[in-house]
Amino acid sequence: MKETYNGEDVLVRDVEVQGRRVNITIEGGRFAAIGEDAGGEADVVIDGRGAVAIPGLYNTHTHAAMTLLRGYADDMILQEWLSEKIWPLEAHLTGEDVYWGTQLACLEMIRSGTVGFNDMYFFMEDAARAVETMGIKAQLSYGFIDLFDEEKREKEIKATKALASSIQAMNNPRIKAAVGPHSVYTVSEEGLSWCAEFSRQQDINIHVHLAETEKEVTDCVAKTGVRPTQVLDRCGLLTPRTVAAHCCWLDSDDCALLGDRGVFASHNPASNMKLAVGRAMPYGLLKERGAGLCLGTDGCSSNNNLDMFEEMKFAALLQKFFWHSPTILPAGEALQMATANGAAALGFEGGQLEVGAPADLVLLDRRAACNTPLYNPTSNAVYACNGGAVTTVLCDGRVLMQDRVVPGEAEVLDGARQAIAGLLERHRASVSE
Ligand SMILES: CSC[C@H]1O[C@@H](n2cnc3c(O)ncnc32)[C@H](O)[C@@H]1O
Ligand SMILES: [Zn+2]
Repeated sequence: MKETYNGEDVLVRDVEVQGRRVNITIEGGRFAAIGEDAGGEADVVIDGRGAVAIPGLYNTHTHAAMTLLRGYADDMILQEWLSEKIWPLEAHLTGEDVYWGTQLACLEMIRSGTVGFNDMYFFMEDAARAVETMGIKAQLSYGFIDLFDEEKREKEIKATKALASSIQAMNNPRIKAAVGPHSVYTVSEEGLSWCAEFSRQQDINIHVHLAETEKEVTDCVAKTGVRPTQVLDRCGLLTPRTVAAHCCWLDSDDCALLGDRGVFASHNPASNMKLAVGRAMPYGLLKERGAGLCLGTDGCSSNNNLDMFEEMKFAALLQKFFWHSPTILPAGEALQMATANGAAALGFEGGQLEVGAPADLVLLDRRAACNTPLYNPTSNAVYACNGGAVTTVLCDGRVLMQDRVVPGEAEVLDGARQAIAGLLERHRASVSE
């Protein structure tokens, strides 16, 4: 992807922010002024007439390269879906596949207003290359799965260390390494504890799945005598630097523990509904207990897209439906989860339309049907629009999409199509052997 911003100053003229028509100036990748009188000389001028501005969105749980598996296996029970369909195909993935799959994911995210994401997958050095090419921000973790086997654990430790070193060597402020123990049902307590210690040593964040299904909780209690949240806690994995994805089957003690430890709970409503996990994240309790609250799409195999507008709406609707409360998770909170909270969860500064903040900016088509009428722009963004309303996206002041044009899009789509063909061919060959 050809970057269209290389340190230039940007002026977005005549754009609507919360019902006010303003100009926005960007200097050194940060918002310099926002107001009726803002303006002056700029290297890049964007016409904001006919646009509504919101902060850039942050997706706090995904497996980006799973774009290549979109629609490959649907309508199944989680454990069968993973063990019978997803893992056998993933066994044939190559680094090149992950490179193209992650670029495809970034393209889709940019098109729908996401400027940063939290990823857990394999071949993450290749994912990092893809993120750098696309100009978006990401926190990347190698999915650590030791299956309670010491030899496998050593391999996972090596891969986790290698990713941290290679991301450090990239020296790109938009790309961070994290440690990614998959879950309590795929990683031993020795593995979980190693991950916690490595995160402390390296000063990097933690990305883990937690309490996605009832089975995860009952199996864990049967095996260890305690719940998954307690296992993570005794291994040192519950910290203010932790993003715990799903958090559906938490009880009130779990919520208190996540709040006390300052963990961010990433709500993934579309994936949870599609996989019928049977329970919505206890948003109200987590909020009351002071846990961080953010949103994620999960991978494209269980969603099946990366549209954070859909996720905001699903989150608000699922919470209202499941907890029998039309007032829970109002639109403003959904937007906050998808922007400032998401950025904070990943340790990025962005997600706020404020002077001094990194210039993560999304323009929506003000004249689109979903924005007509526009009594309350937040309501329209959360309940009426989806990513299709996004016209222009800036990440740290860099223009990644302007008037719906993402430079290099055709090349990404082509590369992804070729990767999918190769992956299916390798899988077919192995089955017929
Ligand atoms: C080790 S990388 C991540 C690993 O997780 C798998 N995965 C995708 N979606 C889910 C989900 O909802 N729950 C648990 N695991 C999931 C993915 O296919 C990779 O193998
Ligand atoms: Zn996941």
